Formats: sequence, C-alpha cells, structure tokens
Amino acid sequence: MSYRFDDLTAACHDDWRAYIEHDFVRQLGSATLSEDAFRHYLKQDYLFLIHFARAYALAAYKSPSLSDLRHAFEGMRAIVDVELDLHVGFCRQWGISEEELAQLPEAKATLAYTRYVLDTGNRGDLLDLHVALAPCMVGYGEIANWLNAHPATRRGGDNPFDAWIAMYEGEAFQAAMRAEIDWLDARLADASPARFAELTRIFRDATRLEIDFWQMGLDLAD
Ligand SMILES: Cc1ncc(C[n+]2csc(CCO)c2C)c(N)n1
Repeated sequence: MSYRFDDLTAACHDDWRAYIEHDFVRQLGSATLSEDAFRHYLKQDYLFLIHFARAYALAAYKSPSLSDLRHAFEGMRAIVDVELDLHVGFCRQWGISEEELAQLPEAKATLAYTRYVLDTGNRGDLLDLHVALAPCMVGYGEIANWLNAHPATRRGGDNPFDAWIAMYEGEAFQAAMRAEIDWLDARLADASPARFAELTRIFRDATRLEIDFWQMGLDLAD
C-alpha cells in the first residue's frame, strides 16, 4: 500500500469538510460575515503567523538534508518577508494599527493550534511537523477554490472580503500549495499502515484546531 496526501483528507473526511465549508468561510464568500468577526480573525491570525514562522524555523532544525533545509528556509522567508507584511497592510486597511497588533492578547484557539503544531514538531520528525502544517498550507487554497465554485459566493467590489479570496486563489499561493502536496506525496509513499495511522491522527487534530480557529472568529472568543 502506497499512501498520498489525498488519503489523509479521505481518512478525515468529515472534519476536513467541516473546516473547508465552515460558516465563517460561507459568510465570507457571501459577504454576510460581520466585520467585527473578520477583524477579530485578522488580529488573531497575526499571532498565528508569527508562531507559524517559528514552526518553519523548527522545520529547519529538523531538516536532515540540504534540500529540506532550503524548503524550510523558503517557508519561513515567505511568512516573514511576504505574508506578515501583507497581513499588517491588510490589518491597517481594516483599521487595526501595528501598535494594536503588537499588544494583542492571544485567544485560546490561537494558543491551542499554534502550540499543538510546535509540540508535534518537537516530539516528532520533519514529516510529523509537515502533516501538522498541512491543513493550513493546503486548506486555504482549497477553501479559495471551493468558494469560487460555490454559487452563493460574491466576487468583486460588492464583497468587502474579496481581497482575502484573491490572496489564496492567486497562482503564487496555489503553486506553494501544490509543492507542499508533492513533498507530502513523496514521503507518504513509504509509510507503513501504522505510521499512516499516526499521521492521520496529527492531520485530524490540526484540522479540528482550524475549525476552532474559524469558530473563534465567529464568536469573537478570547
Ligand atoms: C488559521 C490560519 N490557517 C491557515 C492560514 C494560511 N496560511 C498561513 S501561513 C501560510 C503559508 C504561507 O507562506 C498559509 C497558507 C492562515 N493564515 N491562518
């Protein structure tokens, strides 16, 4: 039996669909999401991105080869040099200043998700860490594609969240998502059934924590 990334989403089908098709996503697509919920999400996502950059630093530390080291370095650079700059600019447009971002208290859902990923990487190997990162890396691209295929989605100037969808449907991001799937496909091909069961558990837990992250946004939870 040779495994691939699609076997992870198939093994966690219900959780994966609950993440991709969450009410937060649906409301964002149909332009019915409350602006306060989106702002709350944006603020917590700033903290999330900082810990995600740390997870890529951990991936560098866990890299046994130069090509893995380069992959981790590029991932960290993408977040620190591109994603976080874009995010701070995006927050500014939504009335959230850099000073406010620097002072934010961390919501429990942010704490749980980011520390889960870091702990999984600390106690496991590079594949465990990448599987914990995968719902984030692959899920957002799939969400943008799902929204574009959904009849209730409104695109363009009459949807205030249009720029968010545009970011994740863009070719640069979709290419990064495919590269991550290829990396995982190559490693999963050698996994035993017992190892695949361990990785499924990590993938499911990280997906459940993504669901909680959306719910935290909707509930304005702290
Ligand atoms: C809760 C949450 N989950 C996933 C992402 C998406 N994301 C975060 S970092 C990254 C890699 C980009 O270099 C991607 C796709 C997010 N922003 N917030």
